[in-house]
Amino acid sequence: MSTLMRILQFTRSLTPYYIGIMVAAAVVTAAGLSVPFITGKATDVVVEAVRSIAGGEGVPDDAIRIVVLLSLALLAASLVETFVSNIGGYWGDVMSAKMRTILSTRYFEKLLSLPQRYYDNELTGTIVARLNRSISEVTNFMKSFSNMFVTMLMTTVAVLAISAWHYWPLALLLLIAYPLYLWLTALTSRKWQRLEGRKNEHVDIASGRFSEVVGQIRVVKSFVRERSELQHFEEHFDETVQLTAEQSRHWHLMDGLRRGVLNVIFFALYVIIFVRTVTGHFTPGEMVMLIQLMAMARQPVTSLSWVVDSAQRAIAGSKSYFEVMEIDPADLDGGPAGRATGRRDAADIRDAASPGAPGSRDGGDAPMASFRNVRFGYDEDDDVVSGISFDMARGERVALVGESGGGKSTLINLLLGLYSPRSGSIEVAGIDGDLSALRRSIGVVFQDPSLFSGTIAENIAYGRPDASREEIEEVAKRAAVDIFVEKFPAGYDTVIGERGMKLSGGQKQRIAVARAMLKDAPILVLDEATSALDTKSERLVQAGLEELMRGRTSLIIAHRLSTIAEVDRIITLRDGRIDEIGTPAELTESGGIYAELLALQNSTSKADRKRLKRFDVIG
Ligand SMILES: Nc1ncnc2c1ncn2[C@@H]1O[C@H](COP(=O)(O)OP(=O)(O)OP(=O)(O)O)[C@@H](O)[C@H]1O
Repeated sequence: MSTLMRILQFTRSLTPYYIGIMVAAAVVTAAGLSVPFITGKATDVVVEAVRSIAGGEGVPDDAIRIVVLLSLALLAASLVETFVSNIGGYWGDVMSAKMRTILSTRYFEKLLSLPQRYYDNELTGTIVARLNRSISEVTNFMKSFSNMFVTMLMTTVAVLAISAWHYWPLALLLLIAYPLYLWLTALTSRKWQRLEGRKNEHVDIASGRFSEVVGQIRVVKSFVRERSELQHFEEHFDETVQLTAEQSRHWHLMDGLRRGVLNVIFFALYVIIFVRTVTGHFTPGEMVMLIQLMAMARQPVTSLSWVVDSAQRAIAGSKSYFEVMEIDPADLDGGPAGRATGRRDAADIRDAASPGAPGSRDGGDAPMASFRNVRFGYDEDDDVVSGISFDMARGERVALVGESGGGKSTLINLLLGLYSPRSGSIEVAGIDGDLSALRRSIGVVFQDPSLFSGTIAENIAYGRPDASREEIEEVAKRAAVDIFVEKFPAGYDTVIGERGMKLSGGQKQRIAVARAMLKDAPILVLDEATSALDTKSERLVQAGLEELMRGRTSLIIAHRLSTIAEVDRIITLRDGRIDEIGTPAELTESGGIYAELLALQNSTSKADRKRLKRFDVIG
């Protein structure tokens, strides 16, 4: 029930539509309810006329006029029904579209606000499947509920009142039928929902895999895994068939029972009506009217099971939707703890970043970023990094060096505020708590360029959608994007496919560099690509990165010894802790990890090459 309340609360703004649909349904029901009275009255007039003709008195005076008028009343009732039900249908369609918009945008908004940790444990396809299911089930329910609720209520009240007026035992029998049917329906609900939940889980798993497979189709094909992926997909859907069979068996068994009970009650009702007509208590017209009313009395009962059915689906279908909506980001990630407070926005930092620039407020001596005794792990118990303390001065280039899996990317994730440290703090030029301001002040070039479908220009301007074409082309030149763009007929308006599929690795990386350049953030985070670009392409990417780093505070995960040699300071990591910090010259002499890497680069021994590989470093 609480789910239904939540649905109503969620879609409060649609109340005028619910009311409109209900009013339309009320008019349609009223028109429908007038039909038994009209046909009952017509029956009495016809029976009277037949009697009069049989008695040799001929056709009664106004019998023809009355039956024609009654037929016109029937026509009016059906015209009203036709017209108003179409208006109600129109409102229903608009309501569904609005509901889709509300549910989808609020879900997307919520997802965008959730921390990285949430995405670590979810599959894209699952997220999408959940959204689609919730939308269709909730919309169906709200449509059928607002359409049927008033009809059910009005019909029930009218049928009960009219039958009580004519003969109270009829009303009594109906009063027994309704709650009994409702109770039997409710009995089926719990098991049905449990099975529906399990079916949904299977669909979600299959959908999650589906989108992963489609997104990485090249890998699937090259490992010839099409068959097994298909089989995995099919297995989950086969499970839903089994579960549906069980669910449906249960539902129809109970439905048989419910309807059987209902049939017996209606049998009693018909017997009463017929017997009372032949004994002269009801006129033939009253009998016709009551029989039609009884037929209408079945409607609320069957509608009820339809409403219960769609309510069940809505409850089961939207369960995981509302679970997501109720996630408190702080529960997932402990909130922005570990970030000291301070109020400066990206523009201030940008000013502060360029030494001597107007607006530089704290003398330019304060570090641009500081890690203070930071400890962090992804899982409950294990720490991935601990005791991390270092400062980055303005304009300084710092390289992180460590074994693969040693926590370099983790430190970058922490700097970007994608996760919160377990203890210790990270401060970025005084910003804290305000994650948007923090991220606005950091430009990132990930190892995987992570482009979006759309045009090259749109991708470059991703961080600054208001950038002019001149600005886009200017950074494109600096990042050597222009060289290949000139060869495309559509130039910067070339559409690059999902994640930039239609471009080469080097081209994608250059766009990613241009994108970071245009963002023009004072701090730069760089995960140097290890992918074997051809030398020319690599040189171009490298030149772009050099250009990008100029004048910025940069934290680099370096995979080339040549890059490492050119930074201001190197931080080496060992077992999640800082091993050494120093200039390249200092660390060359210290005998630590960097010195070892330098020694290894010229070695041709297999063991040494292997060791280099563990650091993901190329000479
Ligand atoms: N999202 C995550 N959830 C759980 N564990 C993770 C997650 N990301 C990384 N890890 C784990 O944290 C450890 C450090 O990973 P990290 O990506 O920081 O290493 P790295 O030094 O950047 O490695 P590489 O140079 O290979 O990219 C690894 O053991 C990894 O398995």
